[in-house]
Amino acid sequence: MRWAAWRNRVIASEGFQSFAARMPLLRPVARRRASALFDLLAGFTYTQTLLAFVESGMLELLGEGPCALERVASHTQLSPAATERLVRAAAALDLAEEVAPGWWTLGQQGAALSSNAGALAMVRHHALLYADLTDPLALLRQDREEPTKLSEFWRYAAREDPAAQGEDAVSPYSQLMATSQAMVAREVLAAYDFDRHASVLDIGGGHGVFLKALAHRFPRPRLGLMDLPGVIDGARRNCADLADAGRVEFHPGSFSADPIPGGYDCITLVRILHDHDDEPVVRLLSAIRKALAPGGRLVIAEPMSGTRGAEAMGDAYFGLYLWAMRSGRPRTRQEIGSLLKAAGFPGFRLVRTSQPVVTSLIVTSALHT
Ligand SMILES: C[S@@+](CC[C@H](N)C(=O)[O-])C[C@H]1O[C@@H](n2cnc3c(N)ncnc32)[C@H](O)[C@@H]1O
Repeated sequence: MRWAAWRNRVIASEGFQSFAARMPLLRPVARRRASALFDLLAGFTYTQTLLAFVESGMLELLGEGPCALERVASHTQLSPAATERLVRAAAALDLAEEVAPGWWTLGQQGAALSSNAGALAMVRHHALLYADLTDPLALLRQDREEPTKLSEFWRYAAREDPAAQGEDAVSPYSQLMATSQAMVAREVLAAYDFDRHASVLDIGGGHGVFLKALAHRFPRPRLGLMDLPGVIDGARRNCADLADAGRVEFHPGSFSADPIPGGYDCITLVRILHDHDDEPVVRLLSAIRKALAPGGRLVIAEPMSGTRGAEAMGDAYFGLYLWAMRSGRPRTRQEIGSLLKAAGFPGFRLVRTSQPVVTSLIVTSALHT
């Protein structure tokens, strides 16, 4: 503690800052730190540049190939001056690139984004989070008591009976989840072999995008999907091929009020736990432990707090996002482990994924991991 206080006093002193800027050995570190601090204070303009780049149609147009500024302006319906301001801002963020004077195409980040439907859907969806965060301190002072744009969007976080929500109410979030599921499924299915199981139940499985990807990669297990009744209607349509092949069973219901279907030797929770507070999570995990076939496995996939290299994504992004949503919190793997223990699971192991910023993976068993 004393070391941190001393270090911070030194870093904050003007004398040390100008000394570090002049010293050849310290100069690169000083520059990196100054630039990181500037990124921190300017970050919201980067996010808004990204939103305008996507919403104006600039990303789509430049994805077709190099384009003269006048054509970009007529496509985006912005004045030439506004177009140039936006495309230059986008270029500074590697979203766009000037390939010849007055000719623009996508930058490397822009190219990566253009093929990522999930990330694009999240960019648009973030307008709700941005509105909730207009006055962040006011949002924190509300202690999650007042409705927010995000709690209205995630109907099960709106503190009404989640099972009473019709398809219209749950469809916007179910579609967002379906669009952003591909990158999560890729990580989970590459990290864990589901063919070792005879049956897999995906709880809170949305429209079944994860289960469809699982079925495609692993031919063995019989599948089940539990979600709220309004969501299951969409899942039935999306998974009609699996249902026709007799490979999936649907279980409409609320995991907080209805029994967890039995007879499965693997249960998955993909992007579920972080949406809920500790008490309901322990209740859900206890019910899962009882419903699992003896020796069955529970696989938990979600981004976790304290993940090296993805610290800001965990506690800054998900921390504030879930606060604005009025339910849940990001957890470290140890915190999830404690909740598993409270629910009667003996231990857990972490399974490596190649992109922990997208998801980490925890596997546990009612008997042994
Ligand atoms: C964040 S989404 C994740 C969906 C999916 N697993 C994915 O990763 O794409 C959370 C899901 O949990 C479902 N859910 C929330 N509360 C529920 C409850 N009480 N019973 C059953 N499902 C619930 C929602 O309807 C939604 O489909």
